Amino acid sequence: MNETRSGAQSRSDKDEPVIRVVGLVKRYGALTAVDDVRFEVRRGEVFGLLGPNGAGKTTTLEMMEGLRRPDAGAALVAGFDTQKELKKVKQVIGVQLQSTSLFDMLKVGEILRMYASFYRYSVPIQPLLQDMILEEKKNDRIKHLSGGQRQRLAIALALVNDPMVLFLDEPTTGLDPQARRTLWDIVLKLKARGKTIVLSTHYMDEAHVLCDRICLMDRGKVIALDTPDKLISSLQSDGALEFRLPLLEAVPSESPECGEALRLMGEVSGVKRVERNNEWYVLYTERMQATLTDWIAVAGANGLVFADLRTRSATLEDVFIQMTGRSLRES
Ligand SMILES: Nc1ncnc2c1ncn2[C@@H]1O[C@H](COP(=O)(O)OP(=O)(O)OP(=O)(O)O)[C@@H](O)[C@H]1O
Repeated sequence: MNETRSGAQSRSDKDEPVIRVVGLVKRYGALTAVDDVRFEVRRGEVFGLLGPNGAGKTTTLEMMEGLRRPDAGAALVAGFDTQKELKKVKQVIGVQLQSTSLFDMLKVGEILRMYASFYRYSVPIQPLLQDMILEEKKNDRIKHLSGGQRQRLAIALALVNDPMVLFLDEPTTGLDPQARRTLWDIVLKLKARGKTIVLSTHYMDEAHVLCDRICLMDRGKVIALDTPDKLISSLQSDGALEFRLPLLEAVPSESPECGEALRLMGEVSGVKRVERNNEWYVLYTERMQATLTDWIAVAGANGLVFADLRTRSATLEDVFIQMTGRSLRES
């Protein structure tokens, strides 16, 4: 891929944020899909919007791309207002939409050349095909591509004008694990070459691997914004001890029996918080060894028979659960 030439087009200084999102609001009837969202994206970072389905990620992205009109607020990309200066914004951004409908009968090379013809400046096609691992598919019709290849083609199309900022809306949804990892490598490669990337995802592992900073969204609002590590360390517990209690599996959390078990768990050494997630109990701790030994003793002394005991590090999913009481998946 060539050196970016979009820097010269920017109205912003080098240290200025590349994107400013200032109080964006979008309403659909009674629903406020995006509710006073504000953040800044720095030059060269991968910035993630992470949240469950319906959190407002796509609507926020589309307002940043100038594709959707906000009811209030503004988005500025490279200093250009996406509502008032859309032509200039289009010159500095590349957009991969959640579902790109491509012309099935065209060949990969043909569609890339067609997109390139829309711009005054475009990057050479051959290196772009190589970067997206599509070189061998150059003469294949789009209808014969796999899901991962289609996504990579959609990204290639978004890169054809060598944009300063690349927007990726849920780039790996529906892909198999191998195809997801290939796409992650591509995103990291683009970042290493200095692209600013804004992506949305509902996969916390993806956000953790790819993003320098994550804007956690829920029900249209920003609920946290920081680096993945700082978001996790805000939990004040770096580990989680999980197990099932088969004898209490059918017993609701509100019952006295279950309430007593939850109280005992809360008093286990080092435990900061206790969650019940269907049949799983989760003890969040910052002192795993002490918690593990004490829990085994407490369970033994109180006749709590546990199964499938396991330990793990805290994740962004835990951050989301702490802030909303729901998991990213079930929201
Ligand atoms: N054109 C529309 N008309 C009415 N409601 C809409 C429209 N577009 C989005 N919504 C609603 O706005 C909310 C936010 O949707 P949005 O697509 O931005 O969420 P998301 O976080 O991107 O989720 P997903 O991953 O499912 O796309 C949802 O409740 C959605 O149903």
